[in-house]
Formats: sequence, structure tokens, C-alpha cells
Amino acid sequence: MAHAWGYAANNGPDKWVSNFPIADGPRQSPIDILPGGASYDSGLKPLSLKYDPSNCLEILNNGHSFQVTFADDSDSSTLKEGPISGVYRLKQFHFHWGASDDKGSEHTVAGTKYPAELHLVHWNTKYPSFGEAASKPDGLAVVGVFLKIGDANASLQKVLDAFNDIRAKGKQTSFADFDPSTLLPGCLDYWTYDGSLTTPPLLESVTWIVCKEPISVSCEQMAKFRSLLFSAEGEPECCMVDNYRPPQPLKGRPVRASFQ
Ligand SMILES: CCCSc1c(F)c(F)c(S(=O)(=O)NC)c(F)c1F
Ligand SMILES: [Zn+2]
Repeated sequence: MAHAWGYAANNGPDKWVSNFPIADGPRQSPIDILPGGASYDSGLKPLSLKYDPSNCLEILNNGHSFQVTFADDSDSSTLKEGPISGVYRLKQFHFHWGASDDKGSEHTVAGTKYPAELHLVHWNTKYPSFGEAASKPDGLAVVGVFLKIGDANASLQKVLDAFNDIRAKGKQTSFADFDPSTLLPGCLDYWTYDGSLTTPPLLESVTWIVCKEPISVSCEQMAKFRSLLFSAEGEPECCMVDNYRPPQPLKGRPVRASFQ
């Protein structure tokens, strides 16, 4: 059986194309965002993000990252406006990060890497489910937020405090009453482009919305991210670090900016 995909030398991003040929597709993510190459679009609306903390269900170590999952059976936690049409429901959020503070984000800005990147994953309610939406060109919208070393982030700390229960792959625990809008930067200026999942199956179904302003994370909090394991209980321990895909070719795609 083929190796399960991961981030190691034998199953990492350079190897994904063998099982997922779309890895060489026309709208792959992430990308290196060049602010000088982005075009300001005055038609882009401000993001409308409305989240209900009571939709927050659980936190899970899925062996690639950790994710916080939300109830998505109503329109109570949604993304509207911005570059999208219609209503997209929040499904989950997760992060990507590095083994050291000089790397970890998936998107980069003129070559600058951040220590981590938050992804808030939403699906288009014109489709009946997340699974249906994930295979459609306008099916998903992911809000990306960079993390920059600075003051400790009190909102993020609430998430990190749950890590002792999910250290190994497959572990999950209830996680309730969390408002993900507390993880957003004060300014919601953004870049947007058409892209893909950054993990297999690498589906080209994502409208990317990458916030220009980062949020803060302390060095100690980054150490907590790195305390998670890729490995399951009973397996040799493998620290969960460098779970990011590097930037992919833009292949002529426009990148628009909501700000001048
Ligand atoms: C079949 C996907 C399960 S949900 C999911 C995810 F788990 C994930 F990791 C990413 S990502 O590509 O890594 N970051 C945007 C997504 F986009 C997702 F929609
Ligand atoms: Zn992601």
C-alpha cells in the first residue's frame, strides 16, 4: 500500500503528485503573494464574518495538524461578502507551522515566511454538504491569517490549553464555546485568488482570502504547537512540525487586493 501522505522526506509535498496528479494543476496553493503584483479591486467588499461560539464542537489531532470543528447544519457561523457570492458556512479551523520561528506559513509575502498560518475553512451552501462543495470550483472559501512572533495571544491560548488531551494522532476532546473571530486581526484587508486545498486531495475548489495583517503569537505558544505529535499512541514519537506546503507556481492567476 502506498505511503500515506505526510510532510516527511518519503511522503512530503514533493511526493504528493504521484498519488495526487492535480498537485501540478493550474490553480494550486499556497502561493508567494507579491504585493506589487496584486491589483487593487474597488469592487471587492469587506469580509462579513459572523460566528456563533455555541457551534464549536471539538478539537482533534488528525495526524497532519489539529483542527477545531464546528456544527455546520445551520447558517449561524458564516462568511459572506468579500470576494464571494452567497453564504459559506464555517466547517473547521486549523493551523500550519514550522520547527523554528523562521518558517511555518504556507502563503508567503514577497518571500517572507511567518512562523504559522491559521486557516478558517468555509463551504458554499449552494451545495448540499461540505463533501459536495469540496469538489466544486467555487465550493470552499478559506480565510488565511499569518501569525507573527510578539505578545502572547490570549484567544489562541484557550486553544493551546486543550493540547494535553490531543497530543497524539487520532486524539480528540470536546471544545465548546469558542469564538474564532477572536483569532482575527483588527484590520481585515485581504488578498484573494483562486486556489486549492494545500493538503491532499489538493482539490482546486478554494477561493483564498489571505489577511494582510498578522495576529500575534509568543515564542512559548509556538513551542506548544510543536509539542503535538504526527504519531499515534504506541508509535515512535514524531513531533508535529513543518506541516506546511511550500508556495506553488502562480500560472498566470490574478491576485487581487481589497486595499490600496
Ligand atoms: C478534505 C478536506 C478536509 S477539511 C480541510 C482541511 F483539513 C485542510 F487541511 C485544508 S488545507 O488545504 O490544509 N488548508 C486550507 C482544507 F482546505 C480543508 F478544506
Ligand atoms: Zn490549511
